[in-house]
Amino acid sequence: MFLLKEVKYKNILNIKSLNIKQYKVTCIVGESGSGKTTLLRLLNKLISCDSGEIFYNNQPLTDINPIELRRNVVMLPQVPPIFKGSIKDNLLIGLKFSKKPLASDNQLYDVLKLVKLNKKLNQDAEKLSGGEKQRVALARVLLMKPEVLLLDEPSSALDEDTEHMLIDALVNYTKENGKTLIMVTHSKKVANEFSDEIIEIKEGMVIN
Ligand SMILES: Nc1ncnc2c1ncn2[C@@H]1O[C@H](COP(=O)(O)OP(=O)(O)OP(=O)(O)O)[C@@H](O)[C@H]1O
Repeated sequence: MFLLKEVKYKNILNIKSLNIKQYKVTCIVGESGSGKTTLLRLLNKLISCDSGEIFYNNQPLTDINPIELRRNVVMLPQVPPIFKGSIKDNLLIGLKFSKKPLASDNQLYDVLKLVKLNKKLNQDAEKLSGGEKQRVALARVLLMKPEVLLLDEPSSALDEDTEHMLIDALVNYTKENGKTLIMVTHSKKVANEFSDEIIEIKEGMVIN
């Protein structure tokens, strides 16, 4: 689905060749500062490589309009934004921005269930804990129903049990709905248990 050839970005990433497969769960692991987030940002065209080529479904990213790409490839940043207002406002904002049909309250509760968040839609989103905000933001991304989910440490603020439940649910969602999940994780345990493929990055290079 994504193919990278001789990709260089500043002195941060230097990837000779990388193939990220469709319908699979791929975990990106590596030390802090090794370039994991930078790789996700390249895939979403938030930044462009200085040399080399990246293909999405055999099409060079340089030929794809970034707005169009981000309808299909959605990234959840490490510290996702939470906006003033209720959980419902925060869930719907992505759909509103991208002019997609809004979801019903029942659908919103379903997605909250998926991300293991037992809260009412009218609750103030800004009063949630860090881990709860992270899951509201994840639910917002899931509602967009993208083909590819790029998640940057989606469970970094969660305890181990909640993390396990959440990743398990995400992986099931990915498989059942024919999605592709590409996820940065600090947890070797999560990577080993849930991924089909593991990309290990060290000092900007893929080492496995
Ligand atoms: N726009 C930028 N300009 C210059 N340096 C940058 C830029 N973005 C990131 N870096 C640097 O590139 C390196 C890789 O950053 P990146 O955020 O990709 O690492 P990471 O592996 O995701 O780290 P972490 O696990 O701590 O989130 C770091 O040394 C960072 O300081």
